[in-house]
Amino acid sequence: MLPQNDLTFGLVGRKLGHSWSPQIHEMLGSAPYSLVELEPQEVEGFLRGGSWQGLNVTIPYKAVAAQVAGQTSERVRRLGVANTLVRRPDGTIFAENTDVLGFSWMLERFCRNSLCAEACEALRGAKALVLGSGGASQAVQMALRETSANVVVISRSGEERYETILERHADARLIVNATPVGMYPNCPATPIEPDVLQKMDDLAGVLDVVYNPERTGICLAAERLGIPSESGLAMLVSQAFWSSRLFQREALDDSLVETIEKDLRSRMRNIVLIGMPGVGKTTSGRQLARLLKRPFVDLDDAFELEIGSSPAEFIRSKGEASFRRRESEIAASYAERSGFVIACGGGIVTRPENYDLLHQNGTLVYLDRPIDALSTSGRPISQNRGVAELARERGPLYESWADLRLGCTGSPAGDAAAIASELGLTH
Ligand SMILES: Nc1ncnc2c1ncn2[C@@H]1O[C@H](COP(=O)(O)OP(=O)(O)O)[C@@H](O)[C@H]1O
Ligand SMILES: O=C(O)C1=C[C@@H](OP(=O)(O)O)[C@@H](O)[C@H](O)C1
Ligand SMILES: [Mg+2]
Repeated sequence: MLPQNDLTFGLVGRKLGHSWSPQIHEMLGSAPYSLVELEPQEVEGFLRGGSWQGLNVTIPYKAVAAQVAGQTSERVRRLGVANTLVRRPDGTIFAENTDVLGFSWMLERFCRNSLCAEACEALRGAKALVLGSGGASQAVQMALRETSANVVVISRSGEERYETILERHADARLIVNATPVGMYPNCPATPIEPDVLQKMDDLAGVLDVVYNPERTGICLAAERLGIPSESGLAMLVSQAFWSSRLFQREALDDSLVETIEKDLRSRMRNIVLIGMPGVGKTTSGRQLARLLKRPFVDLDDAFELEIGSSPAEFIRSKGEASFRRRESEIAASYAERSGFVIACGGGIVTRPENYDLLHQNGTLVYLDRPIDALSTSGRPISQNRGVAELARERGPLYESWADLRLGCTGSPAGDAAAIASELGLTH
């Protein structure tokens, strides 16, 4: 049964399980905001009928949305697709494409913060590669052309292909991923290999329209090369802001975009505890999760659940190398999720690839205390190699991976409170 009669605001699409739009629109004041999943044959009737006031429309229905509208913006006329429909007081439907406005907003802020110039100035005549040629790409292309950038669209086939990027476009200044590659749960993954980015000497920025995970694969690769990057959360919030303004027919405060973005980032980001074995990651992590009312996972417990033996038993019977491989698989499957407190095993830092897994969606917190206070019981690696040697080897890794280092306070409850306070998280 469709919520035809009592729908005020909502999002229409085919599969919407992943959507963050209800939370965002509710913060913007467009409530109640419902998710409406429709089959293709139901869409036109729903959009034309019903008593809705304002709708967002997502794939695969953005073209139908443009067609049902009696009046459209210039952007929608040019693109042929709309993501926002507003019912006017006289009953007619107006269509807008706020994806373009959302991307422009993100681009403008990125250029100001990372390229030290307005987008028009930073990108005029500069080569901007847009990866992908679907709906999101159309919106990105339009926004980029408004800055007078020289836009090149890269697809899987045709003249401009991924294989020929370096031959033809090693001089690119900006790359925007407008494909779904790297989107949760297939992450981290990147549409362009890091060594291709490395060979682009003029590359000054990388943007992604994908917003989950918080740092997509292409952004992680750019970050490693020291190239400024940003995934698509700001675009998501900004397009919702422009839609909500139309829904409510009034100016909303511009600062709402960054307030909501910040709130979502802090709620969705994982808090990941790293540090020496026995320092208290498991115990303090559990307390922290309770304090913040977040889900908790201890990767060693997850290992035991999945593999059927504890890390200690597994290391004793199969060896450390084999344990590390399975540990990375377990880390990958939890670290891509959002909003968790995650306690790692002490040796997580011994594999460099684990960094991207944990960092893509997480703030890494290094718990530290004097090594003579560390428990070694049930920890075969600490017992065999000695805590001092482990600390020499791993200390610099914990340091370099950490976003925050915290000296233990003397109790797990104290550590949990200190982490929450350092990260500015209220409870
Ligand atoms: N802040 C702390 N101060 C003192 N002891 C602690 C603290 N945090 C944890 N412990 C104790 O240290 C031991 C190891 O803690 P655990 O959480 O298993 O460490 P890890 O997961 O880092 O290996 C446990 O007995 C725990 O109760
Ligand atoms: O330091 C290590 O190499 C290990 C630490 C353990 O976790 P804790 O740090 O929670 O003890 C566990 O993953 C395994 O025994 C290996
Ligand atoms: Mg532990």
